[in-house]
Amino acid sequence: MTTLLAVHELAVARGGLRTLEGLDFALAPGEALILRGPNGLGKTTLLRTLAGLQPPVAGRIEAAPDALAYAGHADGLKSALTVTENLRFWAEVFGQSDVAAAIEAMNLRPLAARPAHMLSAGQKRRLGLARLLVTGRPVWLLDEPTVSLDTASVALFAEVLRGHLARGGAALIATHIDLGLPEARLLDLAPFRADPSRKSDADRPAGFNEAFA
Ligand SMILES: Nc1ncnc2c1ncn2[C@@H]1O[C@H](COP(=O)(O)OP(=O)(O)OP(=O)(O)O)[C@@H](O)[C@H]1O
Repeated sequence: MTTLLAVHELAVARGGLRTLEGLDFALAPGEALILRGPNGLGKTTLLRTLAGLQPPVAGRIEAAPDALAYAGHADGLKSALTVTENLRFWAEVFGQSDVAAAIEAMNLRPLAARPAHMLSAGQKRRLGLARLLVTGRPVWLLDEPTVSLDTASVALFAEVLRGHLARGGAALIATHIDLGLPEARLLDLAPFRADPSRKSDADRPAGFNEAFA
């Protein structure tokens, strides 16, 4: 398989209004694509649509059903469970068993026995990102993955990403900072801003997508 994810003439909406339209891109094994664009353009909306949290308003998404792993703004941690227990829980959900590699990769060993509610914001984010490694899924959809991370943790995550790409994975990343991945392609979303004068979505119920959040 030469393509892990492809979108064709994709249009996405938030709150019943189109944000982006006419999107065409593909991700092959080993590729990272960085989404660029000003606040509010629709990067989160695009990632949520690709993750299956809301339907597209037009176009097609091609990916194997079990190919995608989404890391959004919320870390989605179980606060009473420890770091290790959180990872075991997620590994089980995704049919995996090994969490040791994820703990090592995101430097969580010293925190392994600590409940998630006792972690700092950056530590929680490291755990949230470690979760990607226990999904076993090839395409990572990442929404501002480095928020709350210090410089060393950003570098650590860039290493994790490089390893994922080297193993034939791919990543689509919305980020405003330089991740230190010179091999990544950039996709400027500004040319795909939806035309606000379009009326074709008026018949879609506003907020429909939120039912799937
Ligand atoms: N829950 C919501 N209901 C209605 N509209 C929303 C909702 N959340 C966001 N929007 C609007 O949808 C548009 C796209 O938002 P989105 O979060 O996808 O942008 P973004 O490109 O990810 O922005 P940022 O860089 O600030 O994270 C924005 O104009 C935003 O105001």
